[in-house]
Amino acid sequence: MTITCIIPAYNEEKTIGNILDVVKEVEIIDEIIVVSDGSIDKTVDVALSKGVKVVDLKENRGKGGAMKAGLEESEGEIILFLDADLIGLTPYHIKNLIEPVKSGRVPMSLGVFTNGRKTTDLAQKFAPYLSGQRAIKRELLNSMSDLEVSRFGVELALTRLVEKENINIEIVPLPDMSHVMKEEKLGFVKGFMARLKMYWEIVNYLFKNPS
Ligand SMILES: O=c1ccn([C@@H]2O[C@H](COP(=O)(O)OP(=O)(O)O)[C@@H](O)[C@H]2O)c(=O)[nH]1
Ligand SMILES: O=C(O)[C@@H](COP(=O)(O)O)O[C@H]1O[C@H](CO)[C@@H](O)[C@H](O)[C@H]1O
Repeated sequence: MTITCIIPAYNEEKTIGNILDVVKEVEIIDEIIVVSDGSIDKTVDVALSKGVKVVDLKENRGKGGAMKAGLEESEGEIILFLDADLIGLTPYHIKNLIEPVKSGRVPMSLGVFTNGRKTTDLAQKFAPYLSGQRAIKRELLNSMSDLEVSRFGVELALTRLVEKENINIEIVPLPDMSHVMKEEKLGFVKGFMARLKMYWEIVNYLFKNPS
């Protein structure tokens, strides 16, 4: 089965290069797509310099919109989604995320940070279904109608799909991994505002899609 790695990225010039270096080491990945979601920094330049496919959205569509734009440009039968701000990503993590789907055991895997940083470990312990690290069979994504409008609700949209269709998923521990938190990227005040906006987008998705 062919595999595409899609990385939605909004102003991630500091971390995207390192993520791409790691993803490129994994031979079983056939195609790598970075979707710059209206970034105003050097995300696009850095991604292009790594020789991967880049979708350069001129306006911010939110995370779900960026994922959908990547899907539309992709060819893989399995889609691996990774966030662009991961810390400690290795080929080992990536292969472990892909394996349950590639082997045909389940149509979706879900990566959860363990043994990384206390704050990010704790967040994923309480809400593992918000993780941005997943491998998914393409046909499942094709059946979703609300990917592009979900913004940060996208992980809930995927979780809803799992529940609705009674899909088996496999949780994959991602040891020693973390991500750069919003407050670290943007400073405390702007980061906290971005966090509130993210929570609002998640709650908004829930309001519009009561179970
Ligand atoms: O409008 C947005 C917001 C975020 N992202 C990307 O989605 C991923 C997860 O977002 P973020 O890092 O803000 O969330 P966190 O990992 O901090 O929860 C990252 O690769 C972001 O660059 C995006 O493509 N569009
Ligand atoms: O872990 C969390 O609480 C949030 C917020 O992380 P930050 O510490 O604000 O960077 O991150 C997750 O949730 C987002 C919304 O579902 C996902 O898009 C991210 O991929 C995920 O890391």
